[in-house]
Amino acid sequence: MSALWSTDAQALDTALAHLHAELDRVANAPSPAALVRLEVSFCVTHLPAWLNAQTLLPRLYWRSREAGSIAYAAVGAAHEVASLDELRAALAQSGSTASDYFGGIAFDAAGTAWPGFGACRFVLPRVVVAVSADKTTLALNLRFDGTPHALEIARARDTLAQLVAARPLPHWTPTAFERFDTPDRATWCRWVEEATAPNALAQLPKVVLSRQTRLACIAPPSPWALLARWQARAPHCFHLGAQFTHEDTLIACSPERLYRREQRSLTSEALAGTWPRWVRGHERRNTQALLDDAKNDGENRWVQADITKRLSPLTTQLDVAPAEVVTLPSLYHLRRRVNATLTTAIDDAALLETLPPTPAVGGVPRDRALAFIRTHESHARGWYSGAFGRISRDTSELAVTLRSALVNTKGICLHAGAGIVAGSRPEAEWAELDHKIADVMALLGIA
Ligand SMILES: C=C(O[C@H]1C=CC=C(C(=O)O)[C@@H]1O)C(=O)O
Repeated sequence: MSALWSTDAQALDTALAHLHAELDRVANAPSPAALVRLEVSFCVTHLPAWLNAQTLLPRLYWRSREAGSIAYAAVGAAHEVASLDELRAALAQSGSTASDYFGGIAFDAAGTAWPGFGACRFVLPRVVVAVSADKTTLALNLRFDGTPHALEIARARDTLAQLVAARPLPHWTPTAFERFDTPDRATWCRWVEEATAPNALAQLPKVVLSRQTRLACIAPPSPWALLARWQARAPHCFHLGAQFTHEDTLIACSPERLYRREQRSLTSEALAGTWPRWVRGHERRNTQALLDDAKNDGENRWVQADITKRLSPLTTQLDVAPAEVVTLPSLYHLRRRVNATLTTAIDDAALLETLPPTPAVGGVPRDRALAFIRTHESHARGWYSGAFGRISRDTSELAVTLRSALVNTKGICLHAGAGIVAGSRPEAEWAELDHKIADVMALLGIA
């Protein structure tokens, strides 16, 4: 192993020595705060490689899409919640201690859950490594909520004992995959015809239908190695990963923000409307064509109108910016940004109860769209098209969980959806699903 990686081992030894000394101090304190966060300076050569080397569960990864954002990798749990009410209570208890919960929610709480993920799961990690442009830290969280102090400290020491230094990611080897689409093309085309019949559109003007593409193989790649390669191709996307069991790991490089909250200031967006990026070098012509396209503009406006309607009662001010085009490696999207100021009573749990699923992934009206999706789609969407991110008392940010891969020992499941509105053509929408998985398929060596 190179000298670079041996620095990681030294940094871990130093960090552990500091943290054990800090734990001695906490153990001897007369009455520690309900939540204690110990932080030391750290060094990692490569964050996904550090996560890949760990054996503790859960393993979580999060990086916002803004340039200069902090990348977080986390292992173990000091606390977990399985509902938005529990999340609200946990954040209220955290007081002034900076505590970041990482996790997500499913697309449809009433739908079939992915094993281990559930409908809602947020974790206050036991250990969080945070990498920013100017520093790397390792933080240890302790939560003394009804737990005997000595037990919580012993659990923290146990986690520290299981941390290992980063090692290079496994060598990337080409793998042969067998592909299975659910629904198949013929069924998809029937669904789109059904959804675009005039009397169907009168009841349900937009529904986002999705497909699961299962790529079966003998030896799937490490999800963290795949995420590392994927994020290099999608630098302007949210990068996320979650592993709760030894079986399944979700990774995603999503272009879509559900919301970002800084105190009372909120930014959200309508991201909908898609154009393939076939021919490079004609960017201006292509982006203008997308801006001028009535069908795509309509798809986007349904989302913007729904976000505006749902946020209005929660906000004191709300603005919508003009449509713009987001350019990704394989496609373009239409986006309208929404800026708002929240009323004081609104917290993250309230936002998560209200905003998702937006019509970028569900439809309009929401209830009819969910009913259509439940009766047609046989695959479990699980956390695909749900939301994932970081939540704290002062600042929070969640992405819509799109462009995702669920990796397990039998292969990889990719999910992609397309908004079906008046003017949608079955074959074109099927092709759009392929464009939405094109980046990860290319990484996997599948044309
Ligand atoms: C549902 C997905 O994309 C959404 C986000 C952007 C554009 C979309 C569209 O044009 O249909 C979708 O609303 C997906 O990628 O699986």
